[in-house]
Amino acid sequence: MHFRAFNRAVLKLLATNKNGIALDRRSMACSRYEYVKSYEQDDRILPNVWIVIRVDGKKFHKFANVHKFEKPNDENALNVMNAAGIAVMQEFRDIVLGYGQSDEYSFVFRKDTTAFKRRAAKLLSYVTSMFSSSYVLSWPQWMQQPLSYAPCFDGRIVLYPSDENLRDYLSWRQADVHVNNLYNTAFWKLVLESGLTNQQAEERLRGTLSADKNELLFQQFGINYNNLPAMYRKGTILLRKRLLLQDGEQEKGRQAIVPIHEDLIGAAFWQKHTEILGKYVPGTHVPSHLCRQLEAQLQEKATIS
Ligand SMILES: Nc1nc2c(ncn2[C@@H]2O[C@H](COP(=O)(O)OP(=O)(O)OP(=O)(O)O)[C@@H](O)[C@H]2O)c(=O)[nH]1
Ligand SMILES: [Mg+2]
Ligand SMILES: [Mg+2]
Repeated sequence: MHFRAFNRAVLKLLATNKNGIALDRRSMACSRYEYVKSYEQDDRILPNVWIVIRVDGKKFHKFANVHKFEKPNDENALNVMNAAGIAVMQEFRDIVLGYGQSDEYSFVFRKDTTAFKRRAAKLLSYVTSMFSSSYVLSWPQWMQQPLSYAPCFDGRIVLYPSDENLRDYLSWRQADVHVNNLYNTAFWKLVLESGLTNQQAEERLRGTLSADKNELLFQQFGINYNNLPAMYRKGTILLRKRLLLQDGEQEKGRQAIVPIHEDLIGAAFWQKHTEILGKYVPGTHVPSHLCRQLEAQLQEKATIS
């Protein structure tokens, strides 16, 4: 027998199951190799917990330098982050709140979400990759300088069983932006305006309390810290709101993802935005004058020319 024909015959023999029924090669591969699927782990997240996904830029210290971000805050770069955060919330409808500051964004999924059967790897990888690709897509809308290299973000999932835990998590992130921003504002004023070296500025600020740094900013630079832009001091909270827009004589309702820069540590925020924790109060909406302001803010720079 010719060698090739012999080979075919052997393969046919091997591809015949116990009952002598010929199997095609694909199903043979399935039966033989399928067991490897059982090595995959069931990573479904337990029910009835808040799912928080946080993404954070990889080595953004370097990324910010290479792309000449303004110090300590680059408004446009923060808006690229916000645009990416909004894109993630547009894609994943079960996210009830986003919170961004510096090079990080947190996303809170509804407690009862069934998105992707609550599979952790699916949720985490979709959110992280959607955030990264949206960051790159949004970049030219806000930044003059082209991207020098592809930024990437890590992602983690943290589960919080109670509303109090969730609020504490978000308070922790907002307290972090406050501490960092106050320090960085004072540090860069000392370096860029008083001509101190980085080391001298560090020494000047070592051991100082918040009140000392506020005082330094006021006395030496005439800055009232509380008057700095709220986005720098509080970060950005993304919420889903029903906007009431004036259309001629009529008011029209429309769902939108709205960036706000409020304090979320105090109880007032949670009383005002009751829908986040699932206690929706009818009539919670953004008044139309504020809508137009928010829309204008969003669209001002976001339109592609
Ligand atoms: N100049 C400037 N830098 C920023 C701004 N936002 C973020 N950064 C930089 O991004 C860094 C973010 O901090 P981290 O996430 O802790 O550090 P990282 O360098 O990204 O390192 P890894 O996250 O561990 O990979 C800050 O320390 C800043 O250097 C900004 O608006 N302006
Ligand atoms: Mg980082
Ligand atoms: Mg960070």
